[in-house]
Amino acid sequence: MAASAFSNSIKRSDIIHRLPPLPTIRDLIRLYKLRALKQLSQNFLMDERLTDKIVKAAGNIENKYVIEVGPGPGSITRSILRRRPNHLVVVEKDRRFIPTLQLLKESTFNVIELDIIRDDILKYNCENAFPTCKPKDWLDSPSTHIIGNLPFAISTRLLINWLKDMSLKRGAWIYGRTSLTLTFQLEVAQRIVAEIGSDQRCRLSLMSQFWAKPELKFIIPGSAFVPKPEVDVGVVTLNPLKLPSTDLPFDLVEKVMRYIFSMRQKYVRRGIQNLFPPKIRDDLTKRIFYEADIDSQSRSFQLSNEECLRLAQVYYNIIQEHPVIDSYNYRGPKEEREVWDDWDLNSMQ
Ligand SMILES: C[S@@+](CC[C@H](N)C(=O)[O-])C[C@H]1O[C@@H](n2cnc3c(N)ncnc32)[C@H](O)[C@@H]1O
Repeated sequence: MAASAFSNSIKRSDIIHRLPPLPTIRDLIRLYKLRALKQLSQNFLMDERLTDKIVKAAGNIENKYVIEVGPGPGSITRSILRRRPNHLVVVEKDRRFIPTLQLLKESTFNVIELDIIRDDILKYNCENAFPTCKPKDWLDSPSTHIIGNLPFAISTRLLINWLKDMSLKRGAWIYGRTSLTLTFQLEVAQRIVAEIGSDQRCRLSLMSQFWAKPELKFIIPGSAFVPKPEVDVGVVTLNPLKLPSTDLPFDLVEKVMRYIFSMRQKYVRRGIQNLFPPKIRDDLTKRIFYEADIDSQSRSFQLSNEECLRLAQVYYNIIQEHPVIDSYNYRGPKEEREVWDDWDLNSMQ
């Protein structure tokens, strides 16, 4: 039978039975020199039940649009395809996996659209992924999903980049409230979801929770990966909030959260005061806590999401009045800091 006639006769439901088998661990070691790939954080998940469970955590993806980050030899990719999305885009940096992924693509006979992008996910613009996907209203349930067993080395940076895109409704969020289903080192996963009072509470918890609802769905023991990492892994979903907790600029909020959590064991005042140049430090620190109505002797992990945002709001107001203060960096080079030594609010008049 000619290839096109054959592909015309294939139904989407047949795909489940037509995917080529996953390369074995022995294949991986031989083909990809597994041991040499530490720098790309390649810890492969070869257990189909676990890859199915990750994809299930993303919710219903049938007929939806999915981006998979770092497909590697394609174990999660197979689980995604079995759930019959409308269009799957996989972004893989390591060219050695492309032929295996290409085989997988051929096995779908274009019944499911599968695009293989060889790129660095930190550079790839998700806006280009789905030319035929109609953007949805922000309040509608999403038809776009990002799924990935992420390289640990870039997972936090990637999450912060995506949260910023989410806040600006750009990148993957031009399509609507694209959901994220991602793996992290368990410790990082616990930080993302950490509530007020938790030891794990940090900048990443707040930044994730201002724009999304993060949930730690389940834990995968390190022993399930090849090669085995030294840590267990948490599967986290982040669904963008219909109504984000703030409309303050992302970078400003991130900066204030960084300062709030910069001295975890000390009073929160100690971190916040470094936002301001020496001569006006005391006055503006008093003002920020007074106007935000927060006890400056709290510890950062004792502050609620709302309290942290109130601090960011007052900092924003101060910056609106005196924009130059935003460029002050208490850890900047000595010569730069010296310029600020005698600076006060009158210096600007
Ligand atoms: C932890 S492995 C997961 C592989 C596969 N999804 C699995 O679960 O078995 C991470 C994958 O991401 C790829 N990768 C690493 N850095 C990347 C980047 N910056 N952009 C895209 N892919 C990357 C690696 O080559 C590897 O295939």
